[in-house]
Amino acid sequence: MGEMDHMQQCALREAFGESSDDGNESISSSIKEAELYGWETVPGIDGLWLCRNFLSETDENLHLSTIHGEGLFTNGSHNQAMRFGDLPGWATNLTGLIRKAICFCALENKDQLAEEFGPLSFDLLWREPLFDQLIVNVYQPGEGICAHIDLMRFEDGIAIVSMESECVMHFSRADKGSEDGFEVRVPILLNPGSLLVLSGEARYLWKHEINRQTGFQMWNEKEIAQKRRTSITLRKLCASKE
Ligand SMILES: O=C(O)CCC(=O)C(=O)O
Ligand SMILES: [Fe+2]
Repeated sequence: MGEMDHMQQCALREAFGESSDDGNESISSSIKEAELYGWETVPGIDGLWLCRNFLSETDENLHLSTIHGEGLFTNGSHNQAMRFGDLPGWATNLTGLIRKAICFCALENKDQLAEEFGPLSFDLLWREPLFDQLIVNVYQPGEGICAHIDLMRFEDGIAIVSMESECVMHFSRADKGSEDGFEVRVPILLNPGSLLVLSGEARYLWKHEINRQTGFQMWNEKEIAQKRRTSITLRKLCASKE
């Protein structure tokens, strides 16, 4: 079975459970569902994929009440919580939803070239576990995160789920300085309920940054009204060498 056929089988299994007798009907209804996710790529940044309709408002609210009600932020910090290894049940469910959304994207793009068909390669998408580290960040208005590349102790394939306030995340190349006085900065609007997936160049060659100081959160020439923003970042630690 080719990689694409395998992806398709996996997507169907994610969507309909183990047995799905009427293959053709399932495929066409899966493709319809796939379109609902609204996946986008970003021209010029390989490996960056954005799914605008990842969490419904109801699901977003459920996640927020779990996160803020779970006592995640008890170890002295009220704005960042980290978990390694076995993730809480809600995060394992979220991982399942991410896999499903990526499978649907692959299904929708099934007629395209292998490297274009989805946010994660087959190997990354089907590693086990997909993620074993979780960070929940809570940003008050004005707070953001400096330009960075995620640490090399994490594998390729990183997911960021955005909730509450929308914000602009900027991507800039890490390997090209601004000697010529010209730094490429690509703005991406992260709407609440969206899922951003980074792999390859987007993960290793581009820095990402959220600057929520006055004047930096511009979209369509208007400044975004800021509220609290909560994000969930999911990653996989590299296997230790010992
Ligand atoms: O909060 C976000 O959207 C990004 C978080 C991030 O980049 C990180 O934790 O490395
Ligand atoms: Fe990051």
